[in-house]
Amino acid sequence: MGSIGGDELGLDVDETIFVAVAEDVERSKTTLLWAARNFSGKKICLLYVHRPARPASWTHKKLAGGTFRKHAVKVIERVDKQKVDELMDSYLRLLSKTEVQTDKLCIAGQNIEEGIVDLIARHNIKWFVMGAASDKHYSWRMTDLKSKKAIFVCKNAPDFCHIWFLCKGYLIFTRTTNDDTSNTQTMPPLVQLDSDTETRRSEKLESSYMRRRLRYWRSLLEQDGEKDTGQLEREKVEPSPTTHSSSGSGSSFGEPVGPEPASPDLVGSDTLTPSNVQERKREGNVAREVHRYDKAMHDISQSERTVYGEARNGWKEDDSTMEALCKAKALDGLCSKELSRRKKLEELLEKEKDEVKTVIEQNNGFMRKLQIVQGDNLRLESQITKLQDLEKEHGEKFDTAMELLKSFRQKRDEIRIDHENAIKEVNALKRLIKGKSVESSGSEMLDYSFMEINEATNEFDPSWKLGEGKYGSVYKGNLQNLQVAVKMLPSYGSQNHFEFERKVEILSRLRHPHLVTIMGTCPESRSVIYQYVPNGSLEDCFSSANNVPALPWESRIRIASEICSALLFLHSNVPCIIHGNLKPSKILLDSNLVTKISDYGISQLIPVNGIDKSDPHVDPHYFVSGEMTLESDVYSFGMILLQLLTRRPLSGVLRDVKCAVENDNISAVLDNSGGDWPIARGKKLANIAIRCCKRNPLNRPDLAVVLRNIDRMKAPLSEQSSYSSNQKPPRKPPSHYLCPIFQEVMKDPLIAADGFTYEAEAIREWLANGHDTSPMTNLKMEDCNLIPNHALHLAIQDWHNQW
Ligand SMILES: Nc1ncnc2c1ncn2[C@@H]1O[C@H](COP(=O)(O)OP(=O)(O)OP(=O)(O)O)[C@@H](O)[C@H]1O
Repeated sequence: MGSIGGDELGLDVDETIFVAVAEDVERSKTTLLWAARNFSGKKICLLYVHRPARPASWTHKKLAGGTFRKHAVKVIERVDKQKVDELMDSYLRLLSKTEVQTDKLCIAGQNIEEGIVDLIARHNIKWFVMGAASDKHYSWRMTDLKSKKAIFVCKNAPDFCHIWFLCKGYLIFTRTTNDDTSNTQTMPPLVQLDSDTETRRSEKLESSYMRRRLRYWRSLLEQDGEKDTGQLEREKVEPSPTTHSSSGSGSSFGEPVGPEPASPDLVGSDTLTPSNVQERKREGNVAREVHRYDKAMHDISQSERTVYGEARNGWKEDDSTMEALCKAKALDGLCSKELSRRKKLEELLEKEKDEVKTVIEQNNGFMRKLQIVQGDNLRLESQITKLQDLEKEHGEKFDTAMELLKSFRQKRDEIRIDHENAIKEVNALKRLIKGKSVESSGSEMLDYSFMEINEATNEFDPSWKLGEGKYGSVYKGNLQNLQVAVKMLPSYGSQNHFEFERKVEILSRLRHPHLVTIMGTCPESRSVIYQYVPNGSLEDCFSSANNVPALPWESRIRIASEICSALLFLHSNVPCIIHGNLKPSKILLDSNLVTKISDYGISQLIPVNGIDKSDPHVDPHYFVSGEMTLESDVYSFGMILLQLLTRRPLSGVLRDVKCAVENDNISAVLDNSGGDWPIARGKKLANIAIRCCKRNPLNRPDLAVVLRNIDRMKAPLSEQSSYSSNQKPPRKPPSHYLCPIFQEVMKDPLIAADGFTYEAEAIREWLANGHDTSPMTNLKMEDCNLIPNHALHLAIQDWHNQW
């Protein structure tokens, strides 16, 4: 182990505090600064054992000797020394900030702790400071040495050396010497209170509680201190002026305190005189007292350490207690929170339970209801099955009934035909027996049941309704494949079924080409069954309803003639029949625009009352006399003529036409939509209308004359102009007077099943030849029945008579 530097220094080991420093400045910095702070007035000598570098190559045989090795060793030593110097400079720079005197003692050696012990022994080092452990091991509870080097030094250093072991700048352990009692005078003072330690501990004791505990322990210490001090004061003599008692009293726990080293040997070596002897004795006493004082202080410090250790344990326990208390408090809080939460949860649970209970009860209720419903359902299902069986049964019965009904209907139709044929035969026989003059007295009109009418009108389907007048509704119907119009008359009046049927039967005998044929009746429902006329009424033509095109003036004259002829026919009947309600809605038009007057003789079927006074077609004289007369029909006919001429609203039309005739300006009132009216014919027809509408019924013309005049107007214009006024134009019969087969005026007109009227001989021959189709339409006829057309027959006779 060789010296690097400082070994040869003439150090005063009593005045020097040796501080062991490591290779790493940072590691020993705190220890060094602690020494500089605490040993003011002393020299600080750095003690450094350097482990020199020893390259492995040195052991190589080739390099084991020779100049190279020597040279290399030198270089390494130089580098090492340089390093050591730099290191020492770093430490000295640290100390340069303090005012302590510094020195350094460096040796080289492979084992640091042995080097330290060697140095202590070699130089008789008395005051030595070194690290107890590296800083990272420090804790405030630390009391033991951790570093192997420190432990080694503590064990092996010579006894005369007083050693302070530090960690992170805090004194951890002090190794006193056996001679400390004798060395007391030379022990270096710790001039500075270890305020860092105090601060550090204070920081640790953050809580006020801990501070209180600290004060408590301090007071204990102070009491002990006072006690000791008291003892000391009793024992000690005057303290040395060099003694740093303040330092001692202010030292930190366990810090060794002592007076300024003042070895008697170092005081001086004057000659021994009695006074000197006294002086020496006194000084010796003082020194002993001082030493005792130091010892006492040391004991105190040891006691303090022990107490502090105990206090620390106490604090630890207190800490634990506090911690436990805090934990208990926290747990208490948690517990109460938990309890309240639990209470709330229990309340919620109770609520939930109640709700669940309610739901269960509801559920049970529903289940009970469900069971009832299921029971009902089963019952209903069985009932449904029964009903379905019944329905099936009834359906079968219904089908059977329908079959029966069908067969009954067929039978009924057959019987009806048989009945009709029988009547015809009876009539024929009667005619044979009583001669030609005998008219058929038996009714050929058919009676229908309500069921048949109901069936025919599709149960009085509203869409089949043709119209509704003041004497009831009219429905379109289908009876035995014939289109019919069923007029439902009101049931009021005194007529019984028989009376009603008889009157209808009388009316049904009236057969005229311009009268709607009555085909039958249903006394049960008080309805009259008419032949269906498909082309609307004259009213529709005047109002342009149903898109009916305007009638040409020729058709209007023809229609006037046909109305007149039908009226004449009704009036000529025995007993005469008054229409009593003649107006354009009663003038129906068939597919050839041939006139068919409906509703004739209705007043005989139901009591006619409440005739509308505002109706301009009604004879004003009726409102005077209260009686419908033949002239009343003439008046109504006159009003229809005025409408045919002018197609104007009836109010004021009579006055306008009169005016036009008087002013010889008939064209002003003629309806142009009918084409170019021949003025003469227009004027003539206007005169006839004016005459028909005379207020006095007696001044109204005879219909036969009127008919003749109108018929004359029917001839084509060319024909009429070629005849002189006294010459009669050739007799041209109306087209419907001609038999469609023979094309001659009919003598015995018969209505066939196709609805057309034929000469009896022509149609019988047609049928006799095996035809079952219509000569006009070529469609199959329902039957071969032929009904006399009396109305037409009479009209033809009338026509013959006129000429
Ligand atoms: N045989 C028929 N064929 C076709 N349509 C008919 C027939 N009879 C009547 N009608 C229609 O039925 C409608 C109603 O006729 P109905 O005679 O009951 O009343 P109206 O003449 O209009 O009025 P009211 O009888 O009150 O004077 C007529 O306007 C006509 O269009």
